[in-house]
Amino acid sequence: MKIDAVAFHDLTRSVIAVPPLAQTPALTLAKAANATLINYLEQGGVSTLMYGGNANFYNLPVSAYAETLTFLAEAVAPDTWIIPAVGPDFGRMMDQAPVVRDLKFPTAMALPAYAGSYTSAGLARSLRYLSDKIGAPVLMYAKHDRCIAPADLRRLVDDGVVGWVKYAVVRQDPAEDDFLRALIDVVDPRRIISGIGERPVITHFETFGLSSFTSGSVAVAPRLSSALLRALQAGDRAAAHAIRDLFMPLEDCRDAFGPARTLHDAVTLADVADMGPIAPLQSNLNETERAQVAAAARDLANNDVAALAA
Ligand SMILES: N[C@@H](CC=O)C(=O)O
Repeated sequence: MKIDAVAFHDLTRSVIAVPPLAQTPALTLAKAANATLINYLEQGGVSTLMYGGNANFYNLPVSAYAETLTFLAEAVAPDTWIIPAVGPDFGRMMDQAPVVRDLKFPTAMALPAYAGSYTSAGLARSLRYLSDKIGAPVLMYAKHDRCIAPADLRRLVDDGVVGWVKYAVVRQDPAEDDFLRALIDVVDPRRIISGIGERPVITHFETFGLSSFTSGSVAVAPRLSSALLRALQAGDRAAAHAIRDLFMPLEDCRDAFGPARTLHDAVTLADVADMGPIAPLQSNLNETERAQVAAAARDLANNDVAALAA
């Protein structure tokens, strides 16, 4: 695992994959299946893995946290970078931070708490504690509109507390986003990661000057998602739109049925690796949902194979 401090080029060298976490029927870590998925991503050109919402870290017992991170750190290639999530609540974050520090992860992402359960000032304070405990700048997850005052974020960045922001506020039209505009007015846009997958990423790059993005569906189609990043970096709009369109049927299913649980089962249904049961409070797809997701996931995986041949 790559452990050196995070630099701007680390964010742009790869799509930031946000994969699911495979579990056994007893809801313990399914090591072989997770290793298979990691290898699939790495072979598809992905060298950054973020274990957070799609891995259902919200519901991972704190007692299983060290074992899970130890396994992940050992399962990846030497130059693969892992961003583990902590939180979402402050108490959980404080219990997890020493594990992140002791295992030498270069940063950690603070999961967003439930909307309305936190304030900008409280969030800022929690990130100061977290950064202090892991001894490095942290990655903030901006999930809710106006979740942080731009002036608070600027202070956190200036003080070396926050290095990066995963921006994931969903908009009807991603080009109409005053909050994102306000954030890039106060911090270098290279610090802000487009954090909602393939759907808004072209707009986030073109309209707001972002230069990195997270993806869940990259776990089904790593070559295509990587090709999308390259097309965006090359300014090849036609290619970027054509590639993004291939992701939309699965992204539509994720929006309809729940992004994390749909991705979890999509990876299984696409025959990438058996993710097994998803831990409560999530639940696996029902039969009707599975039929729709299987078709979308297999099509996307087949298109990924075609991308390899092209
Ligand atoms: N929400 C995005 C990126 C991950 O956080 C996705 O799942 O595609």
